[in-house]
Amino acid sequence: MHDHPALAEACARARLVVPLFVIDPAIPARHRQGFLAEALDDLRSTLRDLGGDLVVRRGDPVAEAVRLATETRATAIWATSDVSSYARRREQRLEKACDAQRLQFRLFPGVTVVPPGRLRPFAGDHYRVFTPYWRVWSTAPHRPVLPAPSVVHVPPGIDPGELPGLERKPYGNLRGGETVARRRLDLWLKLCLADYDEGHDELAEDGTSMLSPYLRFGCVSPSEVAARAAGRPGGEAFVRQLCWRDFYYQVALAFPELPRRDYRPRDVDWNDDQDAADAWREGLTGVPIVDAGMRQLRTEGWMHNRARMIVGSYLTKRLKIHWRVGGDHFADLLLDADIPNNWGNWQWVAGTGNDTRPNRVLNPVRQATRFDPKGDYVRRYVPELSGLPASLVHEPWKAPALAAGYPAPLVAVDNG
Ligand SMILES: Cc1cc2nc3c(=O)[nH]c(=O)nc-3n(C[C@H](O)[C@H](O)[C@H](O)COP(=O)(O)OP(=O)(O)OC[C@H]3O[C@@H](n4cnc5c(N)ncnc54)[C@H](O)[C@@H]3O)c2cc1C
Repeated sequence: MHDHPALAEACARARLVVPLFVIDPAIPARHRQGFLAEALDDLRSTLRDLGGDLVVRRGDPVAEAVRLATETRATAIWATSDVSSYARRREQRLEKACDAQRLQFRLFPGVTVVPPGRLRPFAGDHYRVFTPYWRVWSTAPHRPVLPAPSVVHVPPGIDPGELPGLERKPYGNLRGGETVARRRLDLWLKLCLADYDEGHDELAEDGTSMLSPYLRFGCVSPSEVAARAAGRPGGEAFVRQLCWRDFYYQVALAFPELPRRDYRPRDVDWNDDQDAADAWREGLTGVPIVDAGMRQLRTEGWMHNRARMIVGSYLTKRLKIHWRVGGDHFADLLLDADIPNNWGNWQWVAGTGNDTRPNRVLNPVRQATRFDPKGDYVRRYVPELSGLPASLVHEPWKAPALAAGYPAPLVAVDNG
């Protein structure tokens, strides 16, 4: 509702507006089903409070949108533009269908702070390296943040359609929806942002915003988050992370094969070891910091960024398992999984993407000692190790008698 350019403009320009969400069976919600259902439920009640409604349909979004437009005698379809190859094909099909029906079609920005493709280097269609992108991004004009509409008039007699079921197995601690998202944003800015620069890499602390699933589903606008954080203590470091998000969107727009093909081709002899891949997915590699991250993902649908880097580096650089195996697993379980950020980060970690140091390998023991110095993060997710002191919890192979039931490492990990 807040800072939604397509909706804001529609409400300002048209007497009647039909807010529509199409549940597309071609995009499996996977573990995100419940979060999406909560977000839609919240959106519908907010719209109803303003006199409107959320119309929900199931099927091909193009066919459903055009059918509803015909039914309601709409004159235009306005939507928010996205970058994945699927989204872009959908937009092209919608534009064609609108032409055929003599409906006006317009796309609006909103999924990123700066529209993907707006900033270009002198040579090339997109930025390949983050730092120059950050430099131009932070001085580029950002569009103004828009208020939520104060009233929404929907034509009478439309079947609102059924929301997806809210019944679901408990999955993680985050509830979906704009109301929860805005409360989280307010609290985060007030209580935590100032410590972000210092604490965001500490694995055992809640030192990051956990706004990623809300950004993923459009429950908060990245422009609003950036505008409200800018200029406050801790704001610059945090806004820089939002710029990473924009960065990968412009990479995905320019390189639609990001989920499938090396961005920077590298001759890696990938290992097809299914058992090792399973052990990684299950959090049973015998490397505590890796297993803690993988178990956090499985139980919470979210993982700390530092842990994502460690488990990603371990999978691709030590087990030599293809980044697609990791990305698929994340795409299945993460509440925040989206195409640009998931695949862009996986390729970064694997050295096939935008990292300027593609050969870097993170040592999991060194990372653990640095970012989980007391071992609290490991103990939280790996109960088999709860009795180990900080000096041993990251290297239980040094005291096997104290780590009963915990596997030996799949591959040797030294502390060097
Ligand atoms: C292998 C791997 C896979 C990842 N997959 C995803 C994914 O599918 N979806 C996703 O949103 N993020 C992904 N990330 C990036 C990052 O881990 C998450 O965005 C972050 O952990 C979300 O937590 P937060 O909201 O508390 O972040 P905060 O630290 O509070 O940062 C604020 C926001 O900045 C953005 N951000 C932060 N770090 C990054 C980053 N490295 N790249 C892009 N945007 C970033 C996110 O939108 C985040 O919500 C991945 C990282 C790695 C290493």
